[in-house]
Amino acid sequence: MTEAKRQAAEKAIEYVEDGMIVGVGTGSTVAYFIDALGRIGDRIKGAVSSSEQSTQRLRALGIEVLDLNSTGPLSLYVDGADECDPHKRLIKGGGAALTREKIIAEASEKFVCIVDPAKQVDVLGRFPLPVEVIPMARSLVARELLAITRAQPVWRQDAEGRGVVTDNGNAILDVHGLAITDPVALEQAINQIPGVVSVGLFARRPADVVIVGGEPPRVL
Ligand SMILES: O=C[C@H](O)[C@H](O)[C@H](O)COP(=O)(O)O
Repeated sequence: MTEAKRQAAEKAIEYVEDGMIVGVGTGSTVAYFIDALGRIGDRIKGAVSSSEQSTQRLRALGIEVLDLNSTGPLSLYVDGADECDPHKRLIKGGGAALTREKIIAEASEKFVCIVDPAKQVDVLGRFPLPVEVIPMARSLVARELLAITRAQPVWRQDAEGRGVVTDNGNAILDVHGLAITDPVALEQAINQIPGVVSVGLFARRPADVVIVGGEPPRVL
């Protein structure tokens, strides 16, 4: 799938216009996009980044990383996804960057999502749904998620068995075993739980364009 990720990322460069400030997501697919952006770095004004990981990669290529508070609305956001349904609704947050990703998606006029074919599903939920939570609310939110979804939330751990800490200093719960029939309603319901920072369901604000890697890439 590596080649498909690269193909989707290269195609997304066609959406970048001279003088733009580009919103940049996180993950292995976006890494290819950042590399491609590096080749045209002198044509853009800079980027707004959704994670420390992407910030480092952008800066290493000489791309200025700007604060969203100073840029105003963005014309373009490019990001990957963990799952994508036929309505361009997404599950994101496999890399724990969902909150900043959601902020930038909301601030952007056009959200171009770049995926490999394995990310396409008919019904969202096979990929565990990430929820970023304030640390003290972790158990409370887990109980409420179980009550709402009847599916099991799992506290995300790193390879050493420590709780993953997001760039915002929070924890991640992954909800396993969902088949999400009404993504907008579920996104709203999870957002109502005290202690939830954000949920990795992008249904209220889906992608505008999805590029599926392949030869040639498919633009949906
Ligand atoms: O938190 C991470 C993001 O939502 C990523 O965009 C998502 O996990 C997809 O990542 P990848 O391109 O590595 O599959």
